[in-house]
Amino acid sequence: MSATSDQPLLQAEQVTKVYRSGLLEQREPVTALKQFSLEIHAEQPRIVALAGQSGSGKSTAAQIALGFVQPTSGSIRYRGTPLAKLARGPRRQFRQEVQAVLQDPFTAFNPVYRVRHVFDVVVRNFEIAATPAEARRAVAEAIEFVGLDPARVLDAYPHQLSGGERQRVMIARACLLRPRVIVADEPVSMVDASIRAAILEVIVNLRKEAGISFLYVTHDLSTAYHIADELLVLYEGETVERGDARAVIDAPTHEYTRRLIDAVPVPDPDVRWAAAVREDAA
Ligand SMILES: Nc1ncnc2c1ncn2[C@@H]1O[C@H](COP(=O)(O)OP(=O)(O)OP(=O)(O)O)[C@@H](O)[C@H]1O
Repeated sequence: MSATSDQPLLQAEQVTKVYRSGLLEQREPVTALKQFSLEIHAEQPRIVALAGQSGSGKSTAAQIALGFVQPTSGSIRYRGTPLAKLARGPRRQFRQEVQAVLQDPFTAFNPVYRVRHVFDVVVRNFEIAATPAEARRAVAEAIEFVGLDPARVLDAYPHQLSGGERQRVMIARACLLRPRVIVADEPVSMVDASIRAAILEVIVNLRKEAGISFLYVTHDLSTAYHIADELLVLYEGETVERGDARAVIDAPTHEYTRRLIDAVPVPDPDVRWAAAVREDAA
């Protein structure tokens, strides 16, 4: 099928992933993801949360959407073409339009280089700007957008930034590529509550102002409630629930979703969590 503009930007169709052990291992195959489907359309930017407990298959779905892991069956299509069949040009476009922001940003940095290096690599490898001055301006704008000071951040070494600042740098790096989708795998699980709110706000603003969609992987339903448009709940690799994020959390139909909601801590155990969050958000 040829790629046309009315095709979804990114589409997972009945994706199943079975991890088999290597020749020397004697483990049973693990079905990490079962018949997983999802569509993200360029003209309708959305934050899609993928929630579930540890081992439910969230990261596998994210890695498959990024083309890092091959599905056992089913397919991932980018603008209508299966990833495996993308020619060189469209593959490059996919690499630019679909970006990753992962859980532990420290591993994405080379500790020997200043943070500037992360951006230099992007500017060198992709056509970000026509002139070096324009590129510098684009880098500064991206860093300012995530609420950081470009002068300080660019000259710092990765260890001189906090975890939350490193995470925001990685979001700025992704933004510099003008992506249409960012796959964010537990982007706030390693930062404290106040920084978490700031990063989630950046995500919401990027959806609103830059039209970037997010596949937001989380084990934390309260953040999904606050920022997601759509919520998919995974249980043992299966999508047990999907729909409008707030509607799903307010009225879960699956027992597992109810258990996930009950697992979210609330200051007063007599107050139902979803009601508490609603009051919070009002
Ligand atoms: N490379 C791999 N080889 C073998 N099994 C794997 C591999 N990656 C994941 N798995 C298994 O697949 C299942 C789903 O894992 P996955 O990492 O996708 O879940 P998750 O929901 O993201 O979990 P977490 O929140 O702990 O990251 C687990 O049982 C896991 O052990």
